[in-house]
Amino acid sequence: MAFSRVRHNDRGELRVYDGSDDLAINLAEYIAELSEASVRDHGVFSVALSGGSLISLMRKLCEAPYNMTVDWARWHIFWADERVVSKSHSDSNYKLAKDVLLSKVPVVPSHIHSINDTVSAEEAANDYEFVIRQLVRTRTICVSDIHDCPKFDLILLGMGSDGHVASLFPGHESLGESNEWVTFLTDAPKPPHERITFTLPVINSASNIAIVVTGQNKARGVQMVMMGGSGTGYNCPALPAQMVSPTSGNLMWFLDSSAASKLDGTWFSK
Ligand SMILES: O=C1O[C@H](COP(=O)(O)O)[C@@H](O)[C@H](O)[C@H]1O
Repeated sequence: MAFSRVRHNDRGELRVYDGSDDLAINLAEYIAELSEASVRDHGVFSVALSGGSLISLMRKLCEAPYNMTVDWARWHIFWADERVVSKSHSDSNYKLAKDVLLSKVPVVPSHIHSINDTVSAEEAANDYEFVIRQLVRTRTICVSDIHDCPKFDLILLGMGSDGHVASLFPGHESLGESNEWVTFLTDAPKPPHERITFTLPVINSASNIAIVVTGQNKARGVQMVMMGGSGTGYNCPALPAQMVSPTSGNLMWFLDSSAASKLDGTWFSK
């Protein structure tokens, strides 16, 4: 059996795996299937990565069969969030993805759309939005049917123990940003404090969103998201992860059993 427990509800489809290897195998299969379907449909797979634990959980993509069967040349790679540090810094989400994944598969270097690491957070966010706008104009990235937002084929998110996704933190004013596609922070509660991030309208316009969460320290956050508890924000009652709600796409949660440990058996049988 691919996963030990599954449930569909208004928060999407939730898959719980016994161990990190099981999760990684199934995450690779899910991504490979979406890549194939997107390339068949419009010739490109536009995928936005996050940082953190997600990246090592994508490790199976570098192995057989995916290293050979995935159409890597059609991938266009973006970041849902990035820390404003040099690309060689150990805090860089780009560096993490490059070291663990992108250096091991035949992606086209010009299809790796990393942020400008030589400018301020504000300029980096503006530059990144400009790059994305050009790629929407040429339809390398699809466009939402509902408004003018980019419609990435897949946005991959992790979730912090505080419920943050990308660099959207509980109670932060960036959660309310509805005009920009990419915004910046200089006061992120988790260091490094300077970051850029996709805004919620962009995340929620994606065709597919996967939130990948592992570890006991995330169990309380997962419970709050799934069972509807409110966040710690002073002007925003919901945890950022609860605000991920695709307008017309699909939302999938990949959890390990530790992260799901506060969701009891009855919750899955509802
Ligand atoms: O700071 C960040 O944290 C989140 C969660 O990271 P994790 O290691 O707890 O999984 C990550 O998704 C985000 O991209 C990153 O910038």
